[in-house]
Amino acid sequence: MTNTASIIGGGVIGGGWAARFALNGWNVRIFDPDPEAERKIGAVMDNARRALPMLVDVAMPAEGTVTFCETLEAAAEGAALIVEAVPERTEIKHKVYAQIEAVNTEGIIASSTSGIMPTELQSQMVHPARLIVAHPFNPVYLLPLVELVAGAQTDATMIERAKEIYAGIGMYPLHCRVEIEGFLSDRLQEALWREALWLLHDDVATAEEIDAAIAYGPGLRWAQMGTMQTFHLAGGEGGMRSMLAMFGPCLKWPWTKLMDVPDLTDDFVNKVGDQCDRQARDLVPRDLERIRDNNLIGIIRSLKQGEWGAGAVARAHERQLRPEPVAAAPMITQSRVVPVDWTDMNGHMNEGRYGQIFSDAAETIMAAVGADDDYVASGLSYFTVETTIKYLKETHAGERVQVRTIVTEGVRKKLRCLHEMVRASDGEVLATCDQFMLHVSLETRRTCEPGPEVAARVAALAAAHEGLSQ
Ligand SMILES: NC(=O)C1=CN([C@@H]2O[C@H](COP(=O)(O)OP(=O)(O)OC[C@H]3O[C@@H](n4cnc5c(N)ncnc54)[C@H](O)[C@@H]3O)[C@@H](O)[C@H]2O)C=CC1
Ligand SMILES: C[N+](C)(C)CC(=O)CC(=O)[O-]
Repeated sequence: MTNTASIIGGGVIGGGWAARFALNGWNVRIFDPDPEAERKIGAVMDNARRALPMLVDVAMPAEGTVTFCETLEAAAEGAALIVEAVPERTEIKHKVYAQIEAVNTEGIIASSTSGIMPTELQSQMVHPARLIVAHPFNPVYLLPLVELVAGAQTDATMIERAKEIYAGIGMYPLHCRVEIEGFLSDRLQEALWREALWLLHDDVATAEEIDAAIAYGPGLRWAQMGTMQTFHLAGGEGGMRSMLAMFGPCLKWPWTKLMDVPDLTDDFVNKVGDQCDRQARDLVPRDLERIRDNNLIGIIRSLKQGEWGAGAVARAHERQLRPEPVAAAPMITQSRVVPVDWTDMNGHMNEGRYGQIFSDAAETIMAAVGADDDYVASGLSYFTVETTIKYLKETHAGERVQVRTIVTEGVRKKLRCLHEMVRASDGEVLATCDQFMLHVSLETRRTCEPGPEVAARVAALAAAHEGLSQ
């Protein structure tokens, strides 16, 4: 059964939630009184459709429906999850909860608030036990973090249910156990932002220089380890203890002004705004969003290699989405979108990536005949000894492709596959690969006979595919 999420407020964050849920197969009902909301969400959905499928090396589920409702009541009625993403004003949020409660007494109400305490948010509700904070990060469709916070009246089971829901759409639910304004991430981000505003206010540095001071150094580290582990390493072999002994006292030196905030006068707001506009040069926010998304995809995909941080989350999501191989003839051994980091200076999928996708297809065949991760861990595997790839048509980032495979030989040590990569939209053949593999012992690094079960399954697949041609 398809799940339904109701989204109240379709701005930057509501649009991002709509994209994340819909692209993970949920039906979405949105209410936003802004007559421009549908157009704005359409633009976010377009960005997300391009970006999110590039994170995983498998096909995403079929997209859910996105319905724009005339009233809040129509959007909220009957939904198991109601995502609130209205402006950061307590009085607006209270009013919205009252409207939701008039038509829905069961669903989880998940506020996107960046820092208002859930105890405050639920204080006027009739059924406060179901209100939680689920604080996301922009762009919601790409960044996995969602901070979950319970209020004093929240039923503890809501957090457990929410963890399952958000993990199911590829997110990293971080339960903030102690309720505190600004939760964890925004307290950290805003400490830095306050300092940045002071530096700009006092003409110590421009917006561009302040961002360079992060993007070329600490920011790169923070994508994969937070402040604690980063400084643990900065202390050398003595770790964090050495770090605290040497640099701890500096925290009391006049390096920071962290507690007060520059007054947001019109002059100061214009000064910051003008510098940020100049920094963006001729790029408008929608252009910058695409650049940001491409960079995030590249970073998260590289973290996937080592199953680290956000990359481990994307890998876990991929495992949830990976279909069991179906013994069809030919077999669909890959179904995925071409990611941005697979393209080259010619603006199309680089030739090396054809090797990658056919290798991934061969791994699907290996798994289907029982030469899976456990088999490889037992010391037996297949090595490729020869491939012939024909590049027939170009393919580009964002295009959905499939690989269809037939096993053309499966006798004793030999396993030969003919793969054909096609464009999913029209079946056009983009490339073919004739791949010859030999069964090996990972101990001797020499060929050997496969185990009897694998041998039987390879022979059966070859028999089932006999006479087929691509
Ligand atoms: N912008 C950001 O980076 C982040 C924002 N948030 C939180 O998400 C929430 C929404 O923020 P944004 O999306 O940035 O704001 P936004 O201003 O982009 O969107 C708010 C939307 O709510 C709509 N709205 C206003 N009153 C409404 C009502 N009564 N019923 C339904 N819709 C209504 C507005 O028309 C607007 O489209 C806030 O609580 C904010 O703190 C959370 C994470 C990041
Ligand atoms: C600026 N902000 C407080 C709205 C930021 C967030 O809440 C999270 C984010 O995306 O950085």
